[in-house]
Amino acid sequence: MARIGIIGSEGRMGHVLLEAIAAAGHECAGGVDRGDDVANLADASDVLVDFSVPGALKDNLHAAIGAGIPILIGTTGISGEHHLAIDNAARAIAVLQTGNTSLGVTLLSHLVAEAAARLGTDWDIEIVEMHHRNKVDAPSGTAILLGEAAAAARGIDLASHTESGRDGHTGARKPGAIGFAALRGGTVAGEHSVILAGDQERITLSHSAENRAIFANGAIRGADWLIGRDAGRYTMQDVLGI
Ligand SMILES: NC(=O)C1=CN([C@@H]2O[C@H](COP(=O)(O)OP(=O)(O)OC[C@H]3O[C@@H](n4cnc5c(N)ncnc54)[C@H](OP(=O)(O)O)[C@@H]3O)[C@@H](O)[C@H]2O)C=CC1
Ligand SMILES: O=C(O)C1=N[C@H](C(=O)O)C[C@H](O)C1
Repeated sequence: MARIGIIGSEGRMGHVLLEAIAAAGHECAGGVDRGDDVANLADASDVLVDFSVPGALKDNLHAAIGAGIPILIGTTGISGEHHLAIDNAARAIAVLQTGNTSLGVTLLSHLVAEAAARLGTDWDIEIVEMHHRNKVDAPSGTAILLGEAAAAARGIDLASHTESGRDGHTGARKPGAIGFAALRGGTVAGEHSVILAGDQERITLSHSAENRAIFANGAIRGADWLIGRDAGRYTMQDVLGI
């Protein structure tokens, strides 16, 4: 049984995570939200799970390092600076950062890499996602994760090949670009499609999240796996062995 501390405990994910922790036979060590002391929570926990906001990331890493415990970061909308902070923290503790903790998306990212590697660069890659009306970041962390998988498989840098937010007279699509489109509305838990568009044919690889429990269950599996790990930066692929 692990003592899991929840960062962002009053949020949509925090509530689902709390239920899933009990169902999995673990213990919730407590929760923090805006203005709470994460260092105290870290001292009472075996592992921290963060579904909150990017602005809290550095304090969360600092608290995990201070307590000498691992942390799973599920918060999305994070920047290059945040990734550097994660890399630095991973020298001291085990850190797992992912835009999507679900088993399905972890497998999907493999399928996307496989397709992108096998098909020539004349196959255009477009990533479409839809989420609930309250989501604040775009493209989603999952869309970026899938874009990274495709870019890595093609041996290119994602940032310099991204096309997003097309509007107006955009000109033709750049060869080799990876495109992103984000839709928002209703209560959608998470829909992602990676479209590989060739001449006169298309492949679409998709994942549908029917509820947030899939993220919570994956996060608990990841958090449990992190306990006792050596310092380093890990992914859900490491956890699931796929
Ligand atoms: N990786 C994955 O698989 C998934 C990732 N996510 C990501 O998780 C994050 C949270 O999503 P969701 O639960 O829907 O969002 P919510 O807005 O519902 O919850 C965020 C919570 O974080 C709290 N919070 C704000 N500031 C801080 C702070 N400084 N320290 C600690 N907590 C704080 C908020 O409190 P307050 O309201 O008081 O500001 C709120 O309770 C998002 O980035 C989302 O994209 C979501 C699902 C799956
Ligand atoms: O904010 C959400 O809800 C979700 N966020 C993650 C993302 O940005 O990809 C994961 C999931 O799609 C739900």
